Amino acid sequence: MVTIQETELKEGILDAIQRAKASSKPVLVSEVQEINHIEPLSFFAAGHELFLGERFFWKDPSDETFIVGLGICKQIQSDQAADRFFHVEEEWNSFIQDAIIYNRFQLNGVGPLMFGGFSFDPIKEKTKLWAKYSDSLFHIPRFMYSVINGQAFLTTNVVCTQNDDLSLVEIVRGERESLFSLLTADRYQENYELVSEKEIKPNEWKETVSAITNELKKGPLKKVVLARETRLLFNKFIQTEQVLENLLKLQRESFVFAFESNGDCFIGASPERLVKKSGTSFLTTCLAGSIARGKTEEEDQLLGKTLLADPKNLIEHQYVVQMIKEAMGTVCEEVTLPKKTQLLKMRDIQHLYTPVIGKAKKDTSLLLLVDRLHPTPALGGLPKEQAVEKIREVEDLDRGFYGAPLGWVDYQRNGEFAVSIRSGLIQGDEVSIFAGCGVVEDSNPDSEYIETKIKFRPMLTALGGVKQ
Ligand SMILES: C=C(O[C@H]1C=CC=C(C(=O)O)[C@@H]1O)C(=O)O
Ligand SMILES: [Mg+2]
Repeated sequence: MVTIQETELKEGILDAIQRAKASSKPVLVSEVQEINHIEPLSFFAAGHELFLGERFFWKDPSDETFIVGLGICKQIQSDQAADRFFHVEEEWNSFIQDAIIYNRFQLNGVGPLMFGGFSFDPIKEKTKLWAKYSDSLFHIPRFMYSVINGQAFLTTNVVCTQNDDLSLVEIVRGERESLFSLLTADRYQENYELVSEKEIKPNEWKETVSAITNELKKGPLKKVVLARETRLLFNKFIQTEQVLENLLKLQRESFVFAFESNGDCFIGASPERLVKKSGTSFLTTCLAGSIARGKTEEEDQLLGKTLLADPKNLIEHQYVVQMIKEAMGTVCEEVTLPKKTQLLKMRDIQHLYTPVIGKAKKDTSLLLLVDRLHPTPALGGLPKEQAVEKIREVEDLDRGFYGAPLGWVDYQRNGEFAVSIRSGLIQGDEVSIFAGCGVVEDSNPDSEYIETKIKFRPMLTALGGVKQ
């Protein structure tokens, strides 16, 4: 049973309507309550009937933070390329500046929060694949369920305008009651099957990899990440809940996310943190260089050792470390990273891994660091600008939100962004999945092709396309 006590909502809405009348501007009321624990996926699924197409789901690798949003009380979106991170931040700051917030809990990830992300490259020509996602797109949910270190909270957000009246209170309460009454409903069944799987121009892709390796030998480019797409067709519409359940079960060490927009759903399980901000602490990750998992413990360890000593993968990784260290240096007083490269093992793949922490300077922000970092050479290349231009020119793919920052910022300006790899775009009974790899001078097109095949596996398995 979920019990929600009588709340401050009414008082807040009354106040906000008055303020909206005085300023002729909408005013946000946000109220946080501690509630009994609900399974995050059940909350997401309960929103199927009332909020389909307006939901998001987020889990971090340590299971410290689950955030599920239902409904949209405000959207921040733009297709403008110039200063896009700055503009989103400005709009967010101005929106929450006048908000009326009832929150007794000093925790990140509760209270008003925007969830969303950015496209990989807003200058690249958009195809109809990503027509449902603006280049910058964030949702402030109506209802948000957060589990922070095991403690559960419900945030209710209401935007009041000068034309609203107190009937809004009953509308919101009614919605909340309906939502909670759906929590126990049967949610879904596994009843769809993969009908066809089409890799998009694999041979042309290998040729591009080969052409790029030749170009890298001449300089000044050192690394370019090239990605490709596989398009899947199913016999029925995909149930996002089912895919999420599989990702949560199979990719425990990853960020697991889903972000619905206008009927499509961008979903995935990424092992890669772009950046987390908590107070003055910044945490980011260098993740690049890959090898398969072994079938036995022995083989797995051997593969790990091979990866840690492989010159091609170490260079691929080192470019990322070099760039991230530099970017962190511009916004942090101190930057700390381990001397030795580590291994990060996921279910289907293992990577070279270097975590980087820093103490934020004053006058900096999460989105400022996102701007400095994106794309790191794990998704773009080195040097950054030239690599992105090269990708724009040679890659036969609209990456959309793939490989880009996806995450959240709360009203205290804390938050976290993942790099949205190992992901796919669900469109009814069709899904596009994406995978890329870091091409350096010594890359071999066939090996890179196999690496992308491995990187498709997490999504393919979660979609039921690979038998476990
Ligand atoms: C671009 C992807 O992975 C990046 C992250 C880790 C390892 C990578 C690599 O070894 O090539 C890639 O840079 C992807 O999964 O689509
Ligand atoms: Mg690689």
